[in-house]
Amino acid sequence: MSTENFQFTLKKTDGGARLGKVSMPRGTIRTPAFMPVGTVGTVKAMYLDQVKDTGADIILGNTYHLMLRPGAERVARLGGLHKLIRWEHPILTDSGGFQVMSLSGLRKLDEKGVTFKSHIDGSLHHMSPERSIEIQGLLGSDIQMQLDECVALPAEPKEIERAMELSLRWAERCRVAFGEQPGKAMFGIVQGGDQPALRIRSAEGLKQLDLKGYAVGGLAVGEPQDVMLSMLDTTLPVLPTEKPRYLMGVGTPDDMLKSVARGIDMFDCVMPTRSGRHGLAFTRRGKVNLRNARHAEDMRPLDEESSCPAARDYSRAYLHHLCRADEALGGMLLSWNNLHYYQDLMKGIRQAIAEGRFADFYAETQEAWAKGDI
Ligand SMILES: Cc1ccc(CCc2c3nc[nH]c3cc3c(=O)[nH]c(N)nc23)cc1
Repeated sequence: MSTENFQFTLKKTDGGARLGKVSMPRGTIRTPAFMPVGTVGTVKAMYLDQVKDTGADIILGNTYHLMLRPGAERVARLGGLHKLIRWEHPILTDSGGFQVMSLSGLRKLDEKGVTFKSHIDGSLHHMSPERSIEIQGLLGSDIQMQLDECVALPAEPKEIERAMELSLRWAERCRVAFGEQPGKAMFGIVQGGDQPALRIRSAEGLKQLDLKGYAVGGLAVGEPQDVMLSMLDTTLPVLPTEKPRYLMGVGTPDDMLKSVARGIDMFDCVMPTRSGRHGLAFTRRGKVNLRNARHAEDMRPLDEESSCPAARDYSRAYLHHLCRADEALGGMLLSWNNLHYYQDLMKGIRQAIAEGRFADFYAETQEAWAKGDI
């Protein structure tokens, strides 16, 4: 059943863990949710029907890449991203600033926005907070992120403060540019690095804008896990409980379990797809590096109990061979396995919260990983 609005429903809590759903016109997102990263209009090495079948309710689109190629106005002329890529469910797009800082050459950042050269053809581009929201609108994005400045850690507190305050001012400009778009949402992004006081100021500042959701940014940028978790302990109590929280760029299965326990509802990470293309499989019993020679004659599947054909029907020996031969099918099968495992983990988390046994699920899952893959 679709709704004409954007509505988050908190269904149950179990300690700090939250079970919920985000209802939007294009569909419902069951939370805690993992959102596969679809960088340039595709989740790499996957068909989107397959991505849906793994259990994904929403995918991510990348403003930075799509504005450079095929171009935001062109995507709009072609009917929008959903129609172009044939994904009629929700899409969340990042604002592009993070990708500019990590991918493009010659970049300048000032009050007006970011100026950068395309990593594709060297052409010059300027993106203001207003233009970022305009681009996300042209793409047809359902959940749009504010333009922000994410500083890599470690960083000087003064630098973190400058970027956090700039991001707050940009959040307000994005909120004005976004206006009122029923059925769509704009999320603010909490910054503040590894500085608790700055995190609190950022979250408090965003709350004044009455946003439909809040992302925790500025993390998963090289800091140790305990620093990331400690920033969640500082930030999450400040954010409204009736709005979804999205931890950007996170993470490993262990990161997600520990972040769900603190009250995160939505995740994204390139880990399952990128590591799948490099021969790494995520399973219920931990990670398996299929490039390792020990798999060369092992005719067992990755997980005989999985409902994912890539995990259940293909031998490790064959996967090993494909990875060693750098065959496309190797990356395709491991991306499929990994995304399916990530969605199975989120499904297990949601069921455990629903039954009030998240702590047991957390312990059992970590124990299975620790036992390792026999
Ligand atoms: C398609 C797509 C790819 C990637 C992302 C998230 C990218 C990402 C981060 N990834 C790791 N840490 C991150 C921090 C931030 C951040 O502070 N701000 C923004 N806007 N994005 C981040 C969103 C969409």
